[in-house]
Amino acid sequence: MALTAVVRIPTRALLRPWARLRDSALGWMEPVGGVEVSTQRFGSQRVLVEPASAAGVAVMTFKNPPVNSLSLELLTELVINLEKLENDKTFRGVVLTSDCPGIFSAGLDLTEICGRNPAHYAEYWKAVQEMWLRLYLSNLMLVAAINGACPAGGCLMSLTCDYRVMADNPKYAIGLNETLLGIVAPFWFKDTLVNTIGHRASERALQLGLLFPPTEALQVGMVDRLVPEDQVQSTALSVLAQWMAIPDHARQLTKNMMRKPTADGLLKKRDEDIQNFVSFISRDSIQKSLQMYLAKLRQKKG
Ligand SMILES: CCCC/C=C/CC(=O)SCCNC(=O)CCNC(=O)[C@H](O)C(C)(C)COP(=O)(O)OP(=O)(O)OC[C@H]1O[C@@H](n2cnc3c(N)ncnc32)[C@H](O)[C@@H]1OP(=O)(O)O
Repeated sequence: MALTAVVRIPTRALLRPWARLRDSALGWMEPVGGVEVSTQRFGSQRVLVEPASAAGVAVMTFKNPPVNSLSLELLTELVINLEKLENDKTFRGVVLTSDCPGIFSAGLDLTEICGRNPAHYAEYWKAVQEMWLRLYLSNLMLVAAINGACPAGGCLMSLTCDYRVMADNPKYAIGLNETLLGIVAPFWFKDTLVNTIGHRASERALQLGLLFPPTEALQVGMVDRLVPEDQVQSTALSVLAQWMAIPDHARQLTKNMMRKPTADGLLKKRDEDIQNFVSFISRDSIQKSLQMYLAKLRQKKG
């Protein structure tokens, strides 16, 4: 694979991110009418992909400052880059990490779900679903190197991975805190958590919107290992090296057997889930809650 090649994305695709997904299936690196995006790395503006020194492993780094919120653009780039890694059979494992100091991801971009119109909410939610489905069902081994705060959608993204290494820094926390924003984690967020930490712990964590500091996250099983901050990525890579010893076909079939029933829950009613999201998020009371939450975040500095 040409890791240093100039990647060209068709201009229309930059204007309409979902066109890029369609284009990706057809071979989106066509040069006609394109613009140059990156000269040094495989990847894109907000998602860098670099091969690790170990063969077959890549590091995918999210770079959407200030907080790696999951904007429509970031979600789109994530899915495209994951698809490229999956199509390139030289890669078997990927470490997911962040370029934003102290933050893995702040979760869904609140500006995408606040003050927009129903068509935008529908488009955005489809992108969130796509991110989850692609990561959750990926044939690749995915290890999250959680090097910072990891609330809500950030936590969901890490829960799609096969293993989570977190920085042992009590300033960081991880969890599905939706109820604190006055919103409800959808059933597939809930299912992903239940599959990781069990029903009782999920019931409590989801109702209270718990954000677990690293030690508690390890105890409850939300993360698999804590290491000093400067060892998060190297530990994730050594975990991948162990997983690489397992024959791919057997591991992949096993992963699919474990996860497909959960993914099918969403696949069977994607459109209904989008409708539910749009009508829920469009309610005045929900929009008010989100606006208040955003205002509080913004006031923190002032
Ligand atoms: C059926 C409905 C289901 C919908 C499901 C939703 C799931 C979600 O993911 S909702 C999003 C939940 N996310 C959060 O609650 C996290 C909120 N953010 C934080 O707690 C903190 O920002 C942080 C711990 C991640 C980082 O703290 P830090 O002190 O370093 O930075 P801040 O000063 O707070 O933020 C900087 C900047 O970024 C803006 N921002 C933060 N989070 C988000 C976000 N999720 N979306 C959009 N923007 C965000 C924040 O307002 C600041 O902006 P300004 O610089 O303009 O003030």
